[in-house]
Amino acid sequence: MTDVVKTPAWARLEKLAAAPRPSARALFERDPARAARMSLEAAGLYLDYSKNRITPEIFDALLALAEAADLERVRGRMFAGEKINATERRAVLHVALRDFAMRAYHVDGEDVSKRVRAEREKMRDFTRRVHAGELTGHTGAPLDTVVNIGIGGSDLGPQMAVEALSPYWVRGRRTFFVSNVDGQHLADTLAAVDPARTLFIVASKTFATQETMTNAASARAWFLEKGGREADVAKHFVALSTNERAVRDFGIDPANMFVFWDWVGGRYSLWSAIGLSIALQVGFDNFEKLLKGAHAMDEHFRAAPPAKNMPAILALVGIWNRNFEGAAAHAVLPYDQHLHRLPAYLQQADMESNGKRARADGAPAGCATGPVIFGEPGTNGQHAFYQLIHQGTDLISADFIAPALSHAPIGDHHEKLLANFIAQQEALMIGRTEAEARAEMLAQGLAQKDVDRLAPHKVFPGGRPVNAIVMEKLTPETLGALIALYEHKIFCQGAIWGINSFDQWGVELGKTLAGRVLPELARLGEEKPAAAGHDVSTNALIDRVNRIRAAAKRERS
Ligand SMILES: O=P(O)(O)OC[C@H]1O[C@](O)(CO)[C@@H](O)[C@@H]1O
Repeated sequence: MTDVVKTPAWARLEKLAAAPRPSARALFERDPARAARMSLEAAGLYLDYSKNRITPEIFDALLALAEAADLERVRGRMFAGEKINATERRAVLHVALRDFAMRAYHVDGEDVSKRVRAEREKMRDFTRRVHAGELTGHTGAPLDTVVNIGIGGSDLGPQMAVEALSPYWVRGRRTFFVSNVDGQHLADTLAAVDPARTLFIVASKTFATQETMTNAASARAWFLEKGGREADVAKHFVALSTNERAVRDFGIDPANMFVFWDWVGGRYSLWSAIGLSIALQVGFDNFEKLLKGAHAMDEHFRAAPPAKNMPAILALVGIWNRNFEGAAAHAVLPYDQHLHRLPAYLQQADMESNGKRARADGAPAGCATGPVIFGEPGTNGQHAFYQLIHQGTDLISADFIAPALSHAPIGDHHEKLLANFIAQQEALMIGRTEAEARAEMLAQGLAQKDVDRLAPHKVFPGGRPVNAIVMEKLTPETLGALIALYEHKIFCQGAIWGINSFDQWGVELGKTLAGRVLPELARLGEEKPAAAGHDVSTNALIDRVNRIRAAAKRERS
């Protein structure tokens, strides 16, 4: 496979990065057509990437890089169902879950699209029956509350989408998400729900994840404690998984199971049965609209050449900022309160996909790969960490995301929100020179000595790379398109860096060691011998919590 850092395109980009370059401000002054040239529309989204410090030569070199990495061919391999997740020997076909063009998708010679459609119909029917009151709890009460028990991709996607689509919630329905193995998360949730009206959705691709299995077992025990009988469990517990045997072993009847397949990555799974909590909370039609929005982005991504392809451009611009400008962190800044979980969702989507140091062929990655993703909704982030983005010593790139219309048009809130959305990007790009800072302070009537004192603090370097993503309104369709945009951006970056974006070996070691530590931890009141099998810091930590836990019981008794 191509080692991208050894290609002439990479060398050219390094040269362009080292050469003197106009400031972002100057790029705009010299080229009035810059914004029109460096923006595009697709699937209801508008992307403006002109506020990156990218010249036409750099953009051409980035396109050459995509060509050198054979991006279009790798894209074709994904859509064709080839096993591009080589370490796990799996195809990557989340696009098949939302293909409304009736295409066939083959995995090991089988057209999986029929199974996809059948499972979707099963979800539609289940959602209808719950909403119609045909499926009730064991007392005959409606199942108007959902507790989704899952973690990572079995939690973040559905939770983000349910929150994002709150204007579409079916009246009277509530959905809770329990992910953390911290018992507090489950306890707080159970305190807020009525067992007779609650449907527990146990969402786990593997059905082996410690957190989810622990939470599900405790939820089941709570349900039985609260008056449910064993025979009632079937009415209150459903499973979403690829692992039928484990579902049965757990005690959930496979008839109450919605399946998906190993070619759906956990962090790419909200389009599958994992989206059941979304369908129940917003209605199946809206869930399907979410899928259709993603499909519209897939169609664009599948067909458009890299120079006019929104996910590919976002990826290339990101590679420029990461590899040639040195931005180790990337902020996701949604100016929409409903998207408050988008940064958390993208942390998994991006960092679990592209936080890799070995290439797909096992050779070390010769360049920096996925950046740190973080973010908060605007304008909250402005009053928290924007200081560092504006004036800190590290370069940080950012995506600003906003709908032009609000679902809550109260007074002039949305105009104020949008003013901030636009002005922050402008400020990050143009910055403020010392001469400008001085002139402003003098115009405000400050004494010369104060101007001298404050001038260094009032300088903004500018040239902070930002993208703007604008949609008319946050709807199921535009949300679907937005998520698919990021999924494909992540794919393109992984393909160019030559890494496998679809495995996650980095989560293994901590899990294995936690399995070793667990039996060394004292139950309340239990005396344990001093820990000895680890480094001295780890031994000391085990001993410290063990001492506290042993003493806690003694005090109580
Ligand atoms: O759906 P599962 O199998 O419970 O896995 C949950 C999450 O755990 C991981 O495997 C590791 O964090 C994620 O990739 C996945 O989304």
